[in-house]
Amino acid sequence: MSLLSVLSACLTDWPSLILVLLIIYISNFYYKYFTRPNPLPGPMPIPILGTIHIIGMNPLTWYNKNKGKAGAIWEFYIGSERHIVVNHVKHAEKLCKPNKSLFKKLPFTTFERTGLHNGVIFCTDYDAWHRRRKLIIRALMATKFLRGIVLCVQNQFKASEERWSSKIKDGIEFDFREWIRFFATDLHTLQTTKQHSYCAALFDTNKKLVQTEEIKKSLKFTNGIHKHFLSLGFFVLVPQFVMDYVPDADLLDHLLIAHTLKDPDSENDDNVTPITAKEVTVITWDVLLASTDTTGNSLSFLIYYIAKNPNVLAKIRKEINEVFGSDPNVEFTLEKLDNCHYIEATVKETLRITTLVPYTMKVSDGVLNIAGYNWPSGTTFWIDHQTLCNDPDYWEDNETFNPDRFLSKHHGGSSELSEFQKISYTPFGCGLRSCAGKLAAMNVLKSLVVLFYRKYNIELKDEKIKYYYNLLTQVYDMKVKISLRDDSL
Ligand code: HEM
Repeated sequence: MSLLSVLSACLTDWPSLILVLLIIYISNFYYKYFTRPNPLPGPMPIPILGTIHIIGMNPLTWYNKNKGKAGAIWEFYIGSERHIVVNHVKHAEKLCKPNKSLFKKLPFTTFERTGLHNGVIFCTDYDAWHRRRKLIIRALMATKFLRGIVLCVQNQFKASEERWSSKIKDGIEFDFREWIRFFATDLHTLQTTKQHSYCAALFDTNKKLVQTEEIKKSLKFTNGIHKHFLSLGFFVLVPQFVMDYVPDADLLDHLLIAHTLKDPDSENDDNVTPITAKEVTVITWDVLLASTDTTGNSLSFLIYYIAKNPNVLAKIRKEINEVFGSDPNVEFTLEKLDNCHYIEATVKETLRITTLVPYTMKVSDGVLNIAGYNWPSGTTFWIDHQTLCNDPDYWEDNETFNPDRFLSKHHGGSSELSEFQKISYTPFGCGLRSCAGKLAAMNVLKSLVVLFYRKYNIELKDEKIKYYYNLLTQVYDMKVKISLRDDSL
């Protein structure tokens, strides 16, 4: 009897259909409870699909509905692949420590077919990753790079202000999330490759700017980055201008001269392989990919929480006045920005209350004891950063937006973070693969808070912020009205 005839018999014959459903149910039960050690709470998997039909792309949705049942550790299945979700600091602590045996973050090697493993984010070879990561950390954490990025934010912002100037008197309404998406692409493209992408100019002028081939490619590029998070097929959109570009900028300079005689930091180790052109391209792409949407979505949440908390806005403006004085156009430096402790605390609180990357994954190499179970080598763990950063047992009034919790008593805040808070505060990930651009991101966000609030009011047009999840927490349709401040600093 063929499969087709069984299926058609099932559709016409109810007892057969019920029998088939019963067999599927029993086999699922067997599959889940008798073929795997340590069964954990979680939706019931079915063969081939696993639990993807129940949790979809976002484990957080299932978890939020089943908090009571799921507890501190639960599981779901992608096909027959078992995934363990850890959302309590007691269990996550071990996973969050820098540990070579937790270097791998994906249970599959799909990216090797795309060439993306030649960069940092999707690299699956420890030695290659270690060498590249050292290089980009050296570039992204360098004071020269950070100083440059603070100035670059101001120059880009000034260009937008000039384009707004004729209409700002009556206030300008626009979709803030779209604006910052384009602004962030301009900023990070310029800072990484010294190449202008003109995306914010297009947005500010309602696409009335003459669109050269270069600008069209830029637009395609920024949309490509965004689409990457919507589908993993983004790599077809890698623009020629990034691939073809002859680099002469900070990050690229750094990568290109690394391990050559021109490298001032070279360890003169003959055994270190020089970086290849392919690696330079993929690392550049990695940095653009990792920086644009993350910064853009964070700023959107930041603007939202500040608008919802006028007391926070008042303290931000007080700090701006104290640190920068009353001139709303004065240029500032990285060193001045370092004195903005309250603004820094506001950025940190925003990233705590809504973590931009709610989950990161780690695949174990070797047996690992977590939550009292010995997990075999190759187990995939998901660290639930959103829950860790909002656990009411560790974060008092966890749902209240309160930057003071990140401000030491010395700077007028409430207290120092506890050891558990320090471990569970992981918006930039944790362990070996944590964010390489954390300092750059913090400085971009702090600079933009200063630039906006020293001179402008930002009014939200909608009561609530709209967002969805796909690897990143993505804000959409965020209408705001920007107008000049009527009170002087
Ligand atoms: C608020 C903004 C940002 C957030 C919330 C953020 C968050 C994260 C997180 C959670 C990870 C770890 C991913 C994982 O373990 O799978 C990560 C990795 C990374 N981030 Fe960021 N990021 C931000 C901005 C940036 C910026 C501005 C840059 C570069 C200029 C950057 C560069 C990177 C790179 C290169 C990695 C890969 C590190 C590795 O695999 O070794 N990020 N980021």
